[in-house]
Amino acid sequence: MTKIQVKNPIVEMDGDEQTRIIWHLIREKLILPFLNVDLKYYDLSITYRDATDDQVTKDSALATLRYGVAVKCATITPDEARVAEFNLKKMYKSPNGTIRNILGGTVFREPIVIPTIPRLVTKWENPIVIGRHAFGDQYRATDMVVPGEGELRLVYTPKDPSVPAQDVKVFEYGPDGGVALAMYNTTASITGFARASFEHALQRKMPLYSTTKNTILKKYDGKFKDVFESMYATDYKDKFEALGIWYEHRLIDDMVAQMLKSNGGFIIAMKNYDGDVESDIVAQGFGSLGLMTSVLMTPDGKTFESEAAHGTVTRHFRQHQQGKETSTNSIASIFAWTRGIMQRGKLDGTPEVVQFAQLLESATIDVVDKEKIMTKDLALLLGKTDRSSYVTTEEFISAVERRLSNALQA
Ligand SMILES: NC(=O)C1=CN([C@@H]2O[C@H](COP(=O)(O)OP(=O)(O)OC[C@H]3O[C@@H](n4cnc5c(N)ncnc54)[C@H](OP(=O)(O)O)[C@@H]3O)[C@@H](O)[C@H]2O)C=CC1
Ligand SMILES: O=C(O)CCC(=O)C(=O)O
Ligand SMILES: [Mn+2]
Repeated sequence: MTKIQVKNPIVEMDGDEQTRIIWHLIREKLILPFLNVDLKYYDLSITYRDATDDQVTKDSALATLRYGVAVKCATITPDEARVAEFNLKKMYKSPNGTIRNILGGTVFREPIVIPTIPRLVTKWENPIVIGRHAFGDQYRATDMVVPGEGELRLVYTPKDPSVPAQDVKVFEYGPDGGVALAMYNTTASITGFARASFEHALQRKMPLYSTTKNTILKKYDGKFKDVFESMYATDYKDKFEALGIWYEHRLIDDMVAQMLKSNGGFIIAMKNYDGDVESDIVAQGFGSLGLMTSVLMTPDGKTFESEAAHGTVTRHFRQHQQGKETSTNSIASIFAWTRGIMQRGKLDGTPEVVQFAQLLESATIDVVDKEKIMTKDLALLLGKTDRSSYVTTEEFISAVERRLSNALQA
């Protein structure tokens, strides 16, 4: 079989644990036998990040800005236990936070709906897309432990001397101290987030909600609400009405309750942390964390990074380390590759590359939907627990490989 030529490079960010095993299987069995592609490889495993003092993470983000398309495997974000486990030089920040802060943009997360797999939330007939702001807030915050009595202040020192300085008292600590946090966002990033969300809603022809807690964080969250509202009024109201879709702001707690009792079929633009939490809830509600795509897009359309929404699936990796078989769902990781390949094909004007990615996606879905070959998480949704109802991590990818090869030869 002649391989399909991919015109320009794709940045590949490798990762950790169970997802690293899956990632390599996908690359070797489902991608490289069929595509001639120049992969600019960055090893974001925790050990290599440590060896390079995390420089490899920044380099991979800069390469993404240069080449426009990246595919990322899930990575460990270290805590105290990981520092001890890998004997790390320091407790590095989240590589996702570092990369997203360099790229900017919005992360859109959408469940992969497989017709014969029942949803946990049975009313969800149509996809719910989470548009997650990918810059700042908790992911770039500065936090501290306050050891004892004293005062906490928030200070802004303007560069322009004609702008008034701000110095506000936050809290007076008692003798037992406590904790504190300062986080930030920028007008440019919030505006880009709003623009990307409205454009995505137009493209998908889906109504858009934005969520904040502006009744509590009147200035911080109020800024998000105001930016969305004024942009809607000036640039999007007419276009939305022409398509019969709408935009509304909702308080986050109201929105999550509404979401649960809805039939789906809308986009919710959420702040960074809200989108992190809610995208896992939506993924699980639609069936499995292994069934959620995640793509980061910048408002100018020039930068694109795709990944799975879930983490490195440590609990399954521990089983693998003990020599036991695993049954980890690789669908979201396969879609991380396909969505990146599709974007590359679109940017390069190579429809055969886009078509390959589409074929790989349908081969993956059909293995579950038509052949009833699936991993344990999906078998459980069908109420099946016996060992014969699911396959191993490796067997699932082999089944996709067989179906893809057949489809390409047809
Ligand atoms: N984008 C990224 O790079 C992310 C990285 N992380 C990192 O990943 C590591 C592990 O985090 P953790 O909190 O365990 O979260 P994970 O998302 O990795 O896993 C949590 C649980 O969800 C289920 N699950 C997740 N993905 C799959 C899948 N593909 N197939 C089947 N089941 C799945 C498993 O449940 P069960 O055990 O019940 O089968 C699993 O134990 C941490 O070090 C964290 O820092 C976390 C989130 C995102
Ligand atoms: O980067 C991390 O540590 C967590 C990322 C995460 O949970 C996500 O991308 O959903
Ligand atoms: Mn998450």
